[in-house]
Amino acid sequence: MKAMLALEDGTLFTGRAFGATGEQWGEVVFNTGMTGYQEILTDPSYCGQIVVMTYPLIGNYGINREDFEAKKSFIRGFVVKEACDYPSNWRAGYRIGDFLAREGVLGISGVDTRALTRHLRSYGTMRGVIATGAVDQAQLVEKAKNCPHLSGQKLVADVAVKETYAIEGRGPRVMLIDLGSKQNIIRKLRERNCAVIVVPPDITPEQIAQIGPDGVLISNGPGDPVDVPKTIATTREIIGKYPLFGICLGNQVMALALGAKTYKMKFGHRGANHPVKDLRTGRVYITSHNHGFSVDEESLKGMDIDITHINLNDNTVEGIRHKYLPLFAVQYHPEASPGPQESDYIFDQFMDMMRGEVQ
Ligand SMILES: NC(=O)CC[C@H](N)C(=O)O
Repeated sequence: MKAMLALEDGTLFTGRAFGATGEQWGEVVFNTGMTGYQEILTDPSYCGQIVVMTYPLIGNYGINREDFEAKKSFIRGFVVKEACDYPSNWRAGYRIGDFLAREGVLGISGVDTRALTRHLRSYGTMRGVIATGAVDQAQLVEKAKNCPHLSGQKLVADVAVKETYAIEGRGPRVMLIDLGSKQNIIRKLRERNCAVIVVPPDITPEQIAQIGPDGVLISNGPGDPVDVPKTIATTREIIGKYPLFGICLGNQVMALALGAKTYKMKFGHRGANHPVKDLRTGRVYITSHNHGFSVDEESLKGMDIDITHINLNDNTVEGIRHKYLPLFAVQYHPEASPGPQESDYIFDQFMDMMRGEVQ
């Protein structure tokens, strides 16, 4: 079946449907990972977005039963050059097209993803609509022009837990403020024997005090960070009271709680091959990214905050740390392993911080 992607600036791409059928709108973004499509499809931070993969063959190792980042996919659409129908891997449970159909995600293959990515890179992230079957092109462009922007949508509420739940462990008790957390964050804490108390985004400082965790981790999540004012207000209240660690959206929330600013990037960072430099050690790590917003470096000036990490592609802020309070955060994903486990040390730093060994 034919499928079409229309961008808000009137650009059209045609291809074939390979997942669910129908119509869906979202913000069109590109990801440069050569692998990791299963994690991308199930990362709740992509809620509200249509993802274009730059790597030309997607689905070749299938979908397995172990690597899900969430119980379901929140992605709005998936755009590839070639979708592989015959996966080959000992862990492959099912085909990518079947997975998309089951999850109700529209997939479109046969698209010139290089041209599409170059377009988004030149003109920036845009809204778009995917439709399968016979479509009216002019109408589709109209819909892309009129669909909501990512900012202003309450996407975190769609993906975060509504009720608190706890996972036992004999180590430190970590409260995870869930804005749409990837499962791997929980796995990394459990590997370190942490007890994890997963709480909704609207948790209050009083409720946190009742639970009395050893540390608080603010998770990744979808949308514009300014769209979670309650979590920002709660974070502001607990700064200095508990060791605090933020990942991605959690990093942005932390920066906003401290009084800094965030801004929308032209086309963001999405991929598993971003070089990030730890300014304290001078070491460079290849890291996994998924963000369209960034902490404004200028707005950190004069604050008791050190920039600990930068992205070597564009020098944007990738990590912050308070000069004397137990608080740090990273913009990239230390829980993901785009190869070796080298960003694991970030979780070890959080463990040290909870033990009172602030470096
Ligand atoms: N992975 C994330 O947490 C993404 C954070 C935020 N939604 C952004 O796009 O910048």
